[in-house]
Amino acid sequence: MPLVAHTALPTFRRLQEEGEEILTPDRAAHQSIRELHIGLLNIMPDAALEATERQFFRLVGACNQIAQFHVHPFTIDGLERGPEALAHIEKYYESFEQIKRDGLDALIISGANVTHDHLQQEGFWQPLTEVFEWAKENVTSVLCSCLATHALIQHCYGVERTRLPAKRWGVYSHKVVDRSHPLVAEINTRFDVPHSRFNEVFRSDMEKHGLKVLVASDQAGVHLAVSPDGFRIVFFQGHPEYDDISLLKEYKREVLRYYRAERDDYPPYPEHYFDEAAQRLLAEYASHVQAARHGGRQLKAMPEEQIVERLDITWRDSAKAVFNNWLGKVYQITNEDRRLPFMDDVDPRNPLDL
Ligand SMILES: CC(C)(COP(=O)(O)OP(=O)(O)OC[C@H]1O[C@@H](n2cnc3c(N)ncnc32)[C@H](O)[C@@H]1OP(=O)(O)O)[C@@H](O)C(=O)NCCC(=O)NCCSC(=O)CCC(=O)O
Ligand SMILES: N[C@@H](CCO)C(=O)O
Repeated sequence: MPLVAHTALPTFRRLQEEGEEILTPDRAAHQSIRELHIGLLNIMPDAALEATERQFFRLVGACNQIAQFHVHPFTIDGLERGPEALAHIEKYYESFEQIKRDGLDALIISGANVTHDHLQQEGFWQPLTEVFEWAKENVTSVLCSCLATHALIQHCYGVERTRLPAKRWGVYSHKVVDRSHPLVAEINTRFDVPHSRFNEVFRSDMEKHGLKVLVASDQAGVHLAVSPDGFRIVFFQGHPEYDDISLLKEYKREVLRYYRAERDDYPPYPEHYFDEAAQRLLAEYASHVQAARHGGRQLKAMPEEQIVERLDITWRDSAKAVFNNWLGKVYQITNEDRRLPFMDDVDPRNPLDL
């Protein structure tokens, strides 16, 4: 929550010049204090559906302990779902119709599993663009994760993602590119973010279309960029919401696919993720898996618990800091009526007055 400049102390002006949000006493007195409503469009596959809920709910909840947040999960058609996930959605999720009726201040769109060469061939493409077209007019800011980022960059700017020669998979060091932007103001200038994707939209393509790149990695590419207006669409290519175990779960899935001969090569480790001791345990396990596959023998379980003990989470604090900046800015400019995106004096073409 922002500071109020309740005296003439020069420090207020100095902090403001450095990017800190400072309210004048008059602005503070007239601010309409209310809860924020954030939609979570969850399009992750069944096995990760509830983990994804927990991850984004946690980031929203943990980023700011003072404001109150209502998170509204919903989903769209065109995704393959089993009976359990369908029952969960039926029981706990809101419909898009309901979301549209009540309005949102902010919207998060999760990543998803890729199954086709081109995103417009995915069953969820049309429903996803419908949600986006509504959000563009009615929601203060939309934050997209990974595949949602690729889909909306294609939809809005006509740039197709590029298939990478090898999956970008691991935990990578990133640097803040534009320290003055309010989304990354006052946070660490170098921090980790996990990535897990077969595709990429490159920095040059983003910049060609006026997107502003805010956080990037030499090894992993762009993590964070915003739409040309500076705020209305926030693009994540990485997964700062991931738990410590998420990449391990994906690695285990790939090892099991190898054992079942669904892939020919033994999966590589996600980069910069397992320490030496974990790698020793996993190398031993790999010998067992290879022998079991070729000898037609039963597979022993991966020593997951021993590995989990050795995993560090080196990205969560920065993830919370970015979310806190994002939701703080949404709060400052969103209308008191949650169905309207902006207060009357906010310019939708430059909502942060940058
Ligand atoms: C890898 C799996 C299949 C693992 O799920 P499983 O059910 O097999 O796991 P399990 O070992 O049986 O363990 C089940 C327990 O782990 C939890 N669990 C499962 N997946 C988790 C995850 N990713 N992070 C944290 N916890 C997780 C479950 O909630 C459950 O917890 P409890 O027992 O406590 O309930 C799943 O996580 C998954 O589908 N992940 C991939 C998601 C994905 O497709 N991401 C792509 C986004 S990236 C993107 O957008 C792609 C774009 C591109 O490629 O270009
Ligand atoms: N943007 C509003 C808060 C949400 O009602 C204000 O600053 O008054």
